[in-house]
Amino acid sequence: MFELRLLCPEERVEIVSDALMALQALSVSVEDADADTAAEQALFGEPGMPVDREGWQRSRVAALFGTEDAAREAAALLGLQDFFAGCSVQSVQPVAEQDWVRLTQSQFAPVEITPDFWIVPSWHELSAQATRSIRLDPGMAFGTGTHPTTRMCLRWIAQRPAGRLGRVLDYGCGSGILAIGAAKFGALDIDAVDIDPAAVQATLDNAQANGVQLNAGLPERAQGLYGTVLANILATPLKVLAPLLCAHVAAGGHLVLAGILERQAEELQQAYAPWLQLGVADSDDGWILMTAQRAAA
Ligand SMILES: C[S@@+](CC[C@H](N)C(=O)[O-])C[C@H]1O[C@@H](n2cnc3c(N)ncnc32)[C@H](O)[C@@H]1O
Repeated sequence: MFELRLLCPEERVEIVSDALMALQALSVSVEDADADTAAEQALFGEPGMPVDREGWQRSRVAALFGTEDAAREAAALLGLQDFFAGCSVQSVQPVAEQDWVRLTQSQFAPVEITPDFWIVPSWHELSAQATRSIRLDPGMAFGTGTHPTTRMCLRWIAQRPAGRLGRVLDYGCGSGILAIGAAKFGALDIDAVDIDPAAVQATLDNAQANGVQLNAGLPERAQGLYGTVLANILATPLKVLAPLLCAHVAAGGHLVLAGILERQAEELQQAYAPWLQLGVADSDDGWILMTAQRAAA
């Protein structure tokens, strides 16, 4: 492939980009030509408010073409247009071929949870030491095992005495990784819920790929009492959800919360104090795992 590089003033970027697409460019990208120089002018806008300027004062516009002839022809045709005034052609350069699939896959390596429990993308072989594993590829929903909050929840699951998870609720299941992890450690009755329908679908697909049985649905699917309630969300929604999550914890059951920063431990403790006494059970890279056990009946 060949890249045609142009320099355009702010008011020409849109029309030149449209023209490049009409000239069969495979893609067009726009960058600030003054980025990281003294001439750089940042664009700011409050969320929800219109920005005062739509583009940079000078933009570098790069268009990909399948052949060098196509790139040079596009440059020549653009040069004849009135709207190209103030723009200039900088170069036509070959672009090194990349195996994009391989490049993307190389960024996702197997993740060790414990020495014998691993999260392994489908394009990797299982190592001999992985006596338990979850097969999971990156997708639309959060939860590939690379984030410390997910890893701490999985580590907690892996360290429970065999057969002690009981009925499991994964609240905010994302990819379903925690629910699948619970199934791999012997849980037989699992509900995984999320407000995002794409996460519910990802959980069902990932459960099937891992050969485990679970129920997945929107939050109202969570019903009754559970021996283990897992919720890896974030501190603010966890505080709002405190009465709801605590109401699902059976006598003798465990509540396991993640998505909490070290400095947020006390506010979480206070939010849950009317129902359960939370303590810090693990920490990883500034994040903490907080757990509580309801007294046995
Ligand atoms: C950080 S991800 C955790 C995913 C997975 N459980 C893990 O541990 O990797 C949080 C998930 O919670 C979901 N979520 C956020 N707020 C929620 C709420 N109020 N009720 C249910 N799910 C919620 C999000 O859609 C997201 O999929």
